[in-house]
Amino acid sequence: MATWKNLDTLASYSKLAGLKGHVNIAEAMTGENGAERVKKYSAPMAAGLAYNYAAKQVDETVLNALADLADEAQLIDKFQELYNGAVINTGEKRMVLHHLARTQLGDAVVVDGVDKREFYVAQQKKAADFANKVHTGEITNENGEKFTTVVQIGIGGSDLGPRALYIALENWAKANNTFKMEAKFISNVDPDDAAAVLASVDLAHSLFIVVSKSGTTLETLTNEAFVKNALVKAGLNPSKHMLAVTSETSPLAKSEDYLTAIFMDDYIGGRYSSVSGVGGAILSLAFGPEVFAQILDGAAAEDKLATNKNILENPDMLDALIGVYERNVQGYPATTVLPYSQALSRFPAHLQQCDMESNGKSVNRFGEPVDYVTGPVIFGEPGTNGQHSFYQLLHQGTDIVPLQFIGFKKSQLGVDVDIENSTSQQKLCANVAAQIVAFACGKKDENLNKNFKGGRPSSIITGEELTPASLGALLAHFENKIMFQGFVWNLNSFDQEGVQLGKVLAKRVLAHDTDGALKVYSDLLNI
Ligand SMILES: O=P(O)(O)OC[C@H]1O[C@H](O)[C@H](O)[C@@H](O)[C@@H]1O
Repeated sequence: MATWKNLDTLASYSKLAGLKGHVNIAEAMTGENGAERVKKYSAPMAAGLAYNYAAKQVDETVLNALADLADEAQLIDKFQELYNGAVINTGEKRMVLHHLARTQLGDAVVVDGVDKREFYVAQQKKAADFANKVHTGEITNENGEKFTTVVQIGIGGSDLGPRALYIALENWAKANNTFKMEAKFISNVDPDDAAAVLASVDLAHSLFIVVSKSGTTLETLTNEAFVKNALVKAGLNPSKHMLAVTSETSPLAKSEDYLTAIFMDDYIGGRYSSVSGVGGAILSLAFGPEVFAQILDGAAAEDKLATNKNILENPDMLDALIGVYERNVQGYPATTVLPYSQALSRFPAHLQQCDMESNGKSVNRFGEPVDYVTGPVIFGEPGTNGQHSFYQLLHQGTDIVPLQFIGFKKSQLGVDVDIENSTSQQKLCANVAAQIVAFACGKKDENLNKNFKGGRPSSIITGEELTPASLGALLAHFENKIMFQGFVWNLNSFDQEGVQLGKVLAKRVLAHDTDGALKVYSDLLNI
């Protein structure tokens, strides 16, 4: 059994803390040394991806210190315990089993006589069979016509991951003839969200997936009622247009009002649930079950790499440890994710939840306060758009923000134009290469307003093309990175008590049970 200790009690952390400012990245990345680093500091990932950390503030000394930290914090032992069914989620006394939904790792985890891996696989098969029947026309609307659109109703983990993955593969599926149905998403309780989506679809040919693990989320239940109301008004029977993805114990599971119900359970956290029916139903309907299976295969292959004790051969753990060095030793407050891929436009939003809901904590897994900083602020936008927005602060602001670039050699649609001797794809890739060097090396200018100090660390994940398998690997990489960081910080990364208070107060506002500032704000907003 691994022992769980606070980061600041580890001898390897004291050693690491002594390495503040150890590498001058501007110097390290200049000239031939820089070229050597780019070749050397690269770790293969699954599905043809690679994690390149040449422009991070590391050298052999820092990497050795990180390796010692990985050993002392028993990161791999903890990962093994996690996927073998230990109660890692101490806050809610639950296991954490999202890896079992996609991988061959680990022993059988049996709960109440049910093998959890078999349960997840069976639910994936249920989603796949349902999707196939919709595609072949075995399941149709009341008039025997095929459904053409699928709309997911969910929020948080029941929205962000699936939405990011759908957007990531929409063009790929079109270019590879696997596009089956258009998908849309309703998440916000703002009535304009549901109304606008409903106005954009042909209701009679639309399927709606109500996705809520708990089956109690206010926004999702409200939007479900909103949609039902619209279906009834259009003379349609909601139960012929809706299915549910939920846990077996949730109120939704008991309803007869759905075409089918696909189940998940409490051992897969919402923000890690894209690989369950939460992502599986909509992605199988939109692109076909085979595409969803390829996402799972990519994730599984990345998970396998994450079991390697050697940090140089474990890109997920290495990325996590470098992040800890940047956060706790270098003192950087944020991390930005910058995919140079329009298809990944919602990927940073998904990672925001994954990372900040997991590691935005001030007490350790035993409920005791920690004396060191934990999860950074995460934000991001696709490049090159971000360059014309917030890169000013990244280049010349007073905070140093570590950057995580993602870039692919090929576009998904392959439609391109050559202008002034380069294609748009080449322009995109040229920009990411330029940015890495600009951030690292800077540029001296006597006019301080035009001076770039450099010294701003970045990494890049590169690949041939964004495909279902490479997307799965990317997803698993960040999930595993966040998990390893939670282990290092001795946090429980798998509950989210910090989202409760606002929900409770909102209920009081709606019940007109307010006083003080809450009452004045309620009046201000005319509730
Ligand atoms: O799937 P649900 O039970 O509806 O939960 C949806 C979301 O809401 C909660 O407030 C949590 O913050 C998220 O982690 C969760 O993903």
